[in-house]
Amino acid sequence: MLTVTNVNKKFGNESILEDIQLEFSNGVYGLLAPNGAGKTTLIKMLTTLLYPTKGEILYEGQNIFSMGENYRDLIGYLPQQFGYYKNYNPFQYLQYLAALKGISKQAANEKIPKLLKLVALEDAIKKKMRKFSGGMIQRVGIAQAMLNDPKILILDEPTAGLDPKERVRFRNLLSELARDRIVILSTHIVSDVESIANQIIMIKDKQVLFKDSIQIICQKLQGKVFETEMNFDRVQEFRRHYLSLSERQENGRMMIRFIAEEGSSSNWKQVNPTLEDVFLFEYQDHSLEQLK
Ligand SMILES: Nc1ncnc2c1ncn2[C@@H]1O[C@H](COP(=O)(O)OP(=O)(O)OP(=O)(O)O)[C@@H](O)[C@H]1O
Repeated sequence: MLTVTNVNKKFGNESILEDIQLEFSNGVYGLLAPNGAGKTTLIKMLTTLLYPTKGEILYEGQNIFSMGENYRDLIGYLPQQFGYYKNYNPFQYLQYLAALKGISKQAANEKIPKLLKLVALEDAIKKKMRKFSGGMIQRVGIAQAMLNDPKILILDEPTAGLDPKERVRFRNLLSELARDRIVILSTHIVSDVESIANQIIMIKDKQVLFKDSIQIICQKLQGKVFETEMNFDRVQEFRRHYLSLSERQENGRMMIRFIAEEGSSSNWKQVNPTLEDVFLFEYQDHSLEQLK
């Protein structure tokens, strides 16, 4: 179990995160917030790259900063951007990283083919990485984060640059890995975490807004999400009164999904809220605060 207690982080006088309380056990956690909300800052503290200004982070009851190397042996980390050598093939690259991590050559040579198989790159073992797609590179990134068989796998915006098919493959891989470890995945893309995260953590105004299952988070908007259609000339006026979540044209009319406190018109259809709805609602402009 990894626990974050009363953690604050300031850069100079600027406060970035305040009073963060979190608990992680095995499973996938989606850290979901817009860019700049502090996801990377939190992740860097969880990986001991940054110290909290206040508070503590414990793994199985021990402070992760005093555990030092012992803690780093337990974590696998895929940063937002990771450096790789284009002229290396993935086998050579992982051998090199394994050496840096102090893994013996023999252990590495046994482990690497298994890892490359796990991330479905067994056919590309001998290919130079310069020929890899973005998705293949990300999978090498996961393989490197898994070299030490980590108990905590932390991935910062790992799906950037992946095509839809690669995203699906990636999600399936993470669910598999999360069976016996903590997987923390940071993203600002709702669909990346929607289908795999056991829990979603949302950060807003420097604090943890939600840490719950998608089902529970969506209950927040239960009874408040509607769909309706109207002529185009009415849309602008409508948007002044209601928060529009999505709009699409259909047969010359505008179909709108929106939020209202209660249904007030017979041609409004109430629909089940999704995580995307909650995300849009929570991170909207503050002009519609009165709806909360
Ligand atoms: N070393 C630093 N010194 C000063 N300010 C920083 C530093 N690192 C991050 N910040 C600021 O902290 C805030 C949160 O940044 P952070 O990178 O954690 O956000 P994020 O949610 O991960 O977004 P992104 O996905 O764009 O990185 C930003 O306002 C950023 O400018």
